[in-house]
Amino acid sequence: MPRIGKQAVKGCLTLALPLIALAIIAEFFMPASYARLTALYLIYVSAVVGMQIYSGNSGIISFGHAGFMALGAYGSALLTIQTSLLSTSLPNLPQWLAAIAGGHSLWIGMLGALAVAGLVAVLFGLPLSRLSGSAASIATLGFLVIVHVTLVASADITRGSQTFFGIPRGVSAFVALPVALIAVALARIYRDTKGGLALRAAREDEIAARASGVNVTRERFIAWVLGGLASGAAGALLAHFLGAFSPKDFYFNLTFLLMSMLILGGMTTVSGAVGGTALIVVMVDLLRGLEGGSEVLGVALPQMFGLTDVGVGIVILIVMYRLRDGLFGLREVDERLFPEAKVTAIGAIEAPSAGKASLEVHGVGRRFAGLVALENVSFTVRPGLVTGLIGPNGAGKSTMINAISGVVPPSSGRVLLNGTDTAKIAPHKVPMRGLGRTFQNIRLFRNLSVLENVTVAADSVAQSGEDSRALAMAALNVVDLQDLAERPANSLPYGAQRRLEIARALALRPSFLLLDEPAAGMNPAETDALIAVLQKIRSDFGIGLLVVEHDLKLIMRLCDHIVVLNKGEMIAEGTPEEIRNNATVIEAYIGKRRAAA
Ligand SMILES: Nc1ncnc2c1ncn2[C@@H]1O[C@H](COP(=O)(O)OP(=O)(O)OP(=O)(O)O)[C@@H](O)[C@H]1O
Repeated sequence: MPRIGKQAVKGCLTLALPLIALAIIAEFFMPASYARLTALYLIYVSAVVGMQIYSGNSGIISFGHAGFMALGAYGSALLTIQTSLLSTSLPNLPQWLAAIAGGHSLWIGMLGALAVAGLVAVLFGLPLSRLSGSAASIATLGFLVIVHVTLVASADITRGSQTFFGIPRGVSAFVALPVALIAVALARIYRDTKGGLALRAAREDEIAARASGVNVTRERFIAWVLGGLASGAAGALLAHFLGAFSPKDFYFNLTFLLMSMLILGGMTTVSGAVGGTALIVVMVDLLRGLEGGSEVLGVALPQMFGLTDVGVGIVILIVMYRLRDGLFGLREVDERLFPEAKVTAIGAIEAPSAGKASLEVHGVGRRFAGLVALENVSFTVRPGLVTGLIGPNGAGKSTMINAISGVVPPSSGRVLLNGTDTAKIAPHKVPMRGLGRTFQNIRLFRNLSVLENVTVAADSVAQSGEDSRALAMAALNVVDLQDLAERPANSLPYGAQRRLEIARALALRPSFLLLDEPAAGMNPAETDALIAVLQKIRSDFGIGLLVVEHDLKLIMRLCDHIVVLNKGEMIAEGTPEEIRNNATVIEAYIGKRRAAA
């Protein structure tokens, strides 16, 4: 059962009420041409919101959602076409399709549209979800082209590039409204669900999201299918709005229009999708009026071919130049107008088995092409103790952290976490087995709030019925960031960002925490605060810490045990006292000649 928070309900109402009011005003109080424009707007809302579900949450620009509209349009058109036209319009329709085609109501047509769009979304979504960034974007463009070419080539079913006609019309604002409301509610609720938040986290930083237990591939797939359904439903409505269409009506022009609507409003929010769509619909209507040549304030304007597309392009350019996140920014309208009360509940962080857990590194080696980054390294990280991992630059410390956390699997040897080889499980499952980590270069979900950053991790481990935000607050309390919970993560000072990364890892209820240079860039006061936090984590929760650090004073103050790497090999291990007096370690750090001097 998805998490439907109060904020999402407020969001649905904030967006739904203006749409309902608009439909009523348009249908009862406006001329027919405005009522028609409103119906078209509501159809586009469903389509753009479908795009927002995928692109807004994943950060992957989609060129493919006009393809879903095409599938929805043809799916519904086949089921609803007048039966008297079926034999003349589609004489070669395959028998199985002829048996079910024609004569059905718009709502049965809608079900057909959802079935076709949903099925294709699932089939294409399986490979697509494994792609990130621009590779995924290009794949969605491929999807659009494939859908278009298939529709043109399937002339027996679609009439090819010729116009498909005979579809019952009758999409008023009141018919388009319920579909738009469902699409908006779906998008707004999805955004705040565990999956929606996880996908937004992956949008900000995919590696950190996986390290927080997010199955990025699965979340992208879900958003792609949900978005495809909403856009498919919009396609069905558009088919019945137009009454006749061909594949080119669902190709690049429509894609450009949908993208303009989403980008102008701001693709990260549903409010942005709904608002941007309104602005573009109005703008297109005005510019189309001028395109054919008209009189404005007594001045006769000539015909201006392409004015609409050029006008929309210029507006997008100006808005993007001034407001990179679109007109509505990064926060939903409801989040600005009716912010949620602060979370006061505090959960419990202790991992049930922290004291009995084990983390063993057995003969780990790692090569990058010809370069040996690690060679036959073995040591144990003990629960309730701090183990330092030190060595000169390039010694292999970060590679070891990555090998332990499953991000870079070892070329040889094994890392056993509670007896399980971490290389044998998917990287996003390692955190759920009790391993949290931070990164050498801070990796936060920069545009999410401090609380959301930590909730992403808490969601991965919270038991059913447990409030993951309370667990996140508990982790923030440990690092003393509870008062900044509502702030965007990127607005925190540097030291606080480092502590936030620790809180996020702590919310995984780990048995072990791997910290890669946690004090890098900190001033002495921040370093002291960090040491106090790490000591607290060790003593209060029995967590085993593995700390990579260049600050040897910090290492000597904090660690119970130290492992020293040099050029990929382990050259010493022991207590801080033993390491301080170890000649091999001194030599590795300051060089043979100076050590002898
Ligand atoms: N992905 C990679 N591809 C190729 N070489 C790599 C990769 N990651 C690390 N290396 C190399 O492996 C060696 C060990 O790097 P690593 O970052 O683990 O060292 P480190 O001890 O963490 O260094 P520093 O203290 O400077 O961060 C270096 O020579 C580095 O250039």
